[in-house]
Amino acid sequence: MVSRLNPCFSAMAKTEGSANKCLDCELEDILEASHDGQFISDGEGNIVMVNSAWERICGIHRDFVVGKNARDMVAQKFYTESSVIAAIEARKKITIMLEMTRGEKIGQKIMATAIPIWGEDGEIKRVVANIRDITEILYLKDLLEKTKQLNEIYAAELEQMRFQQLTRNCDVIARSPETRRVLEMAAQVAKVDSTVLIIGESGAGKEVIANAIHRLSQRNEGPLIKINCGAIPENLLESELFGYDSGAFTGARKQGKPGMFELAEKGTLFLDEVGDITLNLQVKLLRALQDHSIMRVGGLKPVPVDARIVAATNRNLREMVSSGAFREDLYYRLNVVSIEIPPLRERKEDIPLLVQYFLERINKRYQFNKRFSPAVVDQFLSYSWPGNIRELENVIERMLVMTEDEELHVRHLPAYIRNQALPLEGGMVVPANLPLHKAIEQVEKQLIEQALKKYGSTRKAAAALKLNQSTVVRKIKRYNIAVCLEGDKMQTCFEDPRLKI
Ligand SMILES: Nc1ncnc2c1ncn2[C@@H]1O[C@H](COP(=O)(O)OP(=O)(O)OP(=O)(O)O)[C@@H](O)[C@H]1O
Repeated sequence: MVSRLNPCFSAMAKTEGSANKCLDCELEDILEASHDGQFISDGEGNIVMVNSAWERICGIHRDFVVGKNARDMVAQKFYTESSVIAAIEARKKITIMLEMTRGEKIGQKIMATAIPIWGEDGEIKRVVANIRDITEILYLKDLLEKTKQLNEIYAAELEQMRFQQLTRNCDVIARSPETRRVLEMAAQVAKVDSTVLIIGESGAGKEVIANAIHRLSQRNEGPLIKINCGAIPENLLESELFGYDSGAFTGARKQGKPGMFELAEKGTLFLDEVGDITLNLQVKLLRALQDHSIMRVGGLKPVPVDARIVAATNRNLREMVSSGAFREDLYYRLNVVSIEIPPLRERKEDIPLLVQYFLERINKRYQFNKRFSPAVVDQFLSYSWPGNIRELENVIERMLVMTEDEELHVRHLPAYIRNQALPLEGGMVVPANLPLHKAIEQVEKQLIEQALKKYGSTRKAAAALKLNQSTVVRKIKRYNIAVCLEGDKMQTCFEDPRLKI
């Protein structure tokens, strides 16, 4: 071990007292034993000592470096950078990454930390650098990164498979993140018995989600009973929901009749259009939800019921609560978990898959083999579907049934979809099937009309549109925008012959 010690470093020890000598020898041994490379220079960067680990990591023998200046090593392109020189220049501890660019360890990546040691005069006396081979760490980091990426791919595939399983079990098309979120929530809430309120526009798929909740729940062996509360008159709805006992009213069956709550025993009761229930019946519904028991019409004792309640509405129940049309306590009872289904126009990513789904279903039903041209799907994508998925389904069925051709084109679409206007921001619209240059002209015309209306003069309108006034005047003529003065406010008035610009 001693024979490998740096003679210069040992020489340092000889200049001090003998006690110090022992200490220095020990220090040399300690540095030599270090697994990290150690490198010591004076305040100028002249190399005083390196240990065996340094030799191993850099692939350079100590006899070659000791006595050289760290700057020379960089100048002679042994490595890309010197931490020692960086620390001397910055006058502080520096950590850098460098690469061996010469010798047997060429390409080796090294992390080096150099720490200045200060003398009493405030100058740097020594610099101690610690180096570590990080090629392996970088390799492992790279491997970890790749493993992470692979994990993400597997997780996404797993999620996809789980989702496919979910959608297959529930007959739900869910491609958009919005619908996926809805289905995820349905799957989550299906695990427990909480009351669920599904909110969404008509035809958006509330019943489909209620079905999914039932199918994915523990109660799926039990019945799923559906009742449209908006479609049944109040006096009938009560007996439909709660049943009646014998002799409850004239025309009632002798033996009485169980209501939907009882029929849904051990299953799910889906109360569609729950916002249409009258205040009087809301009280009875609330009691049934709170007590888990119902009172049949004409009945004398409560009947315990075990049904999971899923309610749905396309009305704004919160507003109805504010206006007194819906009981607040019932609202909170129903709204333990709410699932909001966005309208189809806000999740258009679902449209192509829904089109495919309905196409296959209807083709199968009628033994057709029809298909849509891609332009038809584009039109479906740009339409706003106020009737949501139900409207889409109906349009597809009508087109398939009413057309003889195997391939359906834009001309087979209903006129209101074919000639739809594309709504733009600021209340502007352009017909969807215009060539682009014509659509641009229409937008320009509408912008000029809006500016004229707003600012009341061609000068101010031109300033707002960042155009010359003469350009605005030219475009007014080109687009035949009629402008007149009403009071002192300029108006665009299309029929008015008094054209003032
Ligand atoms: N995600 C979906 N995947 C496949 N079909 C769907 C989906 N959502 C809705 N549908 C279909 O759209 C039609 C309307 O759906 P649903 O009856 O569930 O709407 P709703 O919101 O309950 O309507 P309403 O408010 O009028 O009762 C149904 O034929 C249903 O099968």
